[in-house]
Amino acid sequence: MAMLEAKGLTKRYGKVVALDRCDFELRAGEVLAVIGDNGAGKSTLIKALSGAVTPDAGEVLLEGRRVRLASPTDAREHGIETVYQTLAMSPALSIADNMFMGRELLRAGWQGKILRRLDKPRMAAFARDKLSELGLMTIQNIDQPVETLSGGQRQGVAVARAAAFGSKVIILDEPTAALGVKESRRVLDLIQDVRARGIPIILISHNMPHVFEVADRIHVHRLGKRLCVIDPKDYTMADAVSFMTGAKEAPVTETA
Ligand SMILES: Nc1ncnc2c1ncn2[C@@H]1O[C@H](COP(=O)(O)OP(=O)(O)OP(=O)(O)O)[C@@H](O)[C@H]1O
Repeated sequence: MAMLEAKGLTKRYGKVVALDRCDFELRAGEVLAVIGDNGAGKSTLIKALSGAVTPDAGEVLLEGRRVRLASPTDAREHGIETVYQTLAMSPALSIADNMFMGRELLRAGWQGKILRRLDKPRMAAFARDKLSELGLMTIQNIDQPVETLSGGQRQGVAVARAAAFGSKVIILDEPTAALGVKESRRVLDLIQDVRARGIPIILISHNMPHVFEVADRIHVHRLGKRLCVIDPKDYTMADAVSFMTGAKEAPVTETA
């Protein structure tokens, strides 16, 4: 079953056609990698699926129903969470505060009042639960500022935040790009943990070993559209790169 689907997405920037009648399909429970050369249109596709860009044409379907994602808030309300490379965190705020940024829990009885009071204990407990569910409780202190965490731990908090609120789909944009070997390992394990919890993931990455390790299927993007979808078990990394760059003819797949 398709969890998130797009048909005929087109987005132009002046004369540049960033998306050219692009199709897309994320199935329930899978990790789908999106690969493509620089400028192929991957970011634009992801922005269209996360409400950050409004396509000129085409449609997006969530669980078979057409949805209008007019803003990132719209996408989040539909259960689509995106973790951008920049992570969008406030370094000086605590882990718990960062997990709740924009959706803070208020103390009972204070909802809608002018004087709002944050329910800090409940937020801290929730953050601790979510991090430990994902095996991230090596982070001892939920009140420590995010700026004291390593790059991998920050990525972990961002993914945990997405998993905690993204009930349907998580989009990860180059989650290992800035990380060392050990830190990347933890993020790849985390991706597998999130999948095991039944949440499908879209992974945009230039790192072929990482893609081949965790992806169930690979969407190859070229010149603004989906060129093919391959099973990493059937192809080598060199094959994937050749399809992406046009050096080798891509296989015809039933979904392409
Ligand atoms: N806001 C914008 N204004 C003008 N052109 C844009 C804009 N965003 C993207 N483009 C153009 O659209 C095309 C696709 O860009 P996009 O960023 O989606 O590619 P990408 O596959 O994500 O590339 P990369 O791997 O380098 O991040 C490029 O030619 C790019 O220059």
